[in-house]
Amino acid sequence: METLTLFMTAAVIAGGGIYWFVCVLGSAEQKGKRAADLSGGSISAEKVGDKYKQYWSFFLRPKEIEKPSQVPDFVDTFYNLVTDIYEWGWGQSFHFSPSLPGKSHAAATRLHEEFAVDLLRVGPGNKILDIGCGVGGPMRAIAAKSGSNVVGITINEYQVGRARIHNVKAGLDSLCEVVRGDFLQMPFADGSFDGAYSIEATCHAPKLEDVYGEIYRVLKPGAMYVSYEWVTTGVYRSDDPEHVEIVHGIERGDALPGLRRFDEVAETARKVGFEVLQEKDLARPPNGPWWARLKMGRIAYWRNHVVVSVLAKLGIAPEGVVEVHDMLYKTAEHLTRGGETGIFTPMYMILCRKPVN
Ligand SMILES: C=C(CC[C@@H](C)[C@H]1CC[C@H]2C3=CC[C@H]4[C@H](C)[C@@H](O)CC[C@]4(C)[C@H]3CC[C@]12C)C(C)C
Ligand SMILES: C[S@@+](CC[C@H](N)C(=O)[O-])C[C@H]1O[C@@H](n2cnc3c(N)ncnc32)[C@H](O)[C@@H]1O
Repeated sequence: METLTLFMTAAVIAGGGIYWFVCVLGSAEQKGKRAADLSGGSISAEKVGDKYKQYWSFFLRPKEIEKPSQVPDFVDTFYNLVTDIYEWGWGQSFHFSPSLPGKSHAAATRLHEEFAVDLLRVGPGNKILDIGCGVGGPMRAIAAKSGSNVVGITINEYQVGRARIHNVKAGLDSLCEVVRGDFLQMPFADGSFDGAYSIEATCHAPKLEDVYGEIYRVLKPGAMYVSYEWVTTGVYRSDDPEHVEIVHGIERGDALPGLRRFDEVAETARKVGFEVLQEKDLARPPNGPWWARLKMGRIAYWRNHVVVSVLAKLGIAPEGVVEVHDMLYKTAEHLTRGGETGIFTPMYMILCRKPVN
């Protein structure tokens, strides 16, 4: 009897421990995506490993990509592979923000998003465009803050579904709409938006000019556009092997066809016809380091690696998810080094206006 009681107690404790590790701890951000629900987005479970291999061979040497026209398809594959892990381990906003003393990550993220919409000077009744909207974290914050109608576009069908679910849950589906499409050829009429923003998304375009040209086309004259761009800073040296290694690491782990220099951003905006009102690296002091959150997550990453490996072994998560998770772990290292060396910023802000005439 005593042995049975001991056995039962041990079983309950072990079961509770596993539940806590996977479902409570495993859901790092408590945002509705549990470790046990990790998937390969729109890719069927048995194809996740192969798709990851294809992705990896395509972006291994991004500067040498021969067919820029294939980039959106591979970016789509990338987001099938990473969207659930991002939501599980980061939250619904797929971007960085400066750390702010005394503020949580969630509060700092929200302020970074609201800062963007404040610059657009829009309000209720206006229609604004979110270029590369992810699962809509920024869209919901921006709709709630400004009262504007927000239309988001993403290349990834799986994200469209996730964003719509979150919009309904947040009670914001009357203000927020999501469409699947390519931001290089948007399914919107000329002059149809009162404002536009992109948060850490246009870095996926092989040529910035192509996406900025499209944004210019769909804006009304006088409308504003704000973007947070991933770029190398003036500190980056292409003849420094360490700098080059960091940048390659960022490009491969984040589906980038080639990072641009900070000074190309305003130049390109002007080239397509915008007036440039402001440009600023929001990563610079007094703003706190955006990479602090990545560094603080190291223990959580190890725990996540264990959770993902166990779930894959049990056949609950697709096999390839372990490789995808490892890739993200490596890119987190490269991003952190990019921040610490000062050669890279994910928040080079540009504010533009489409001239009235
Ligand atoms: C703008 C882009 C994405 C930016 C960030 C949202 C993501 C960049 C790197 C991602 C992550 C790295 C490590 C992962 C960790 C190993 C895992 O356990 C939990 C999720 C991570 C923290 C993940 C979360 C999202 C990022 C920070 C790009 C693609 C243009
Ligand atoms: C890093 S996520 C940022 C998402 C969102 N802005 C946020 O901050 O949460 C980049 C987004 O750009 C989208 N994207 C990349 N290339 C695209 C393309 N060619 N057309 C449309 N969306 C694209 C991805 O699908 C993804 O939603």
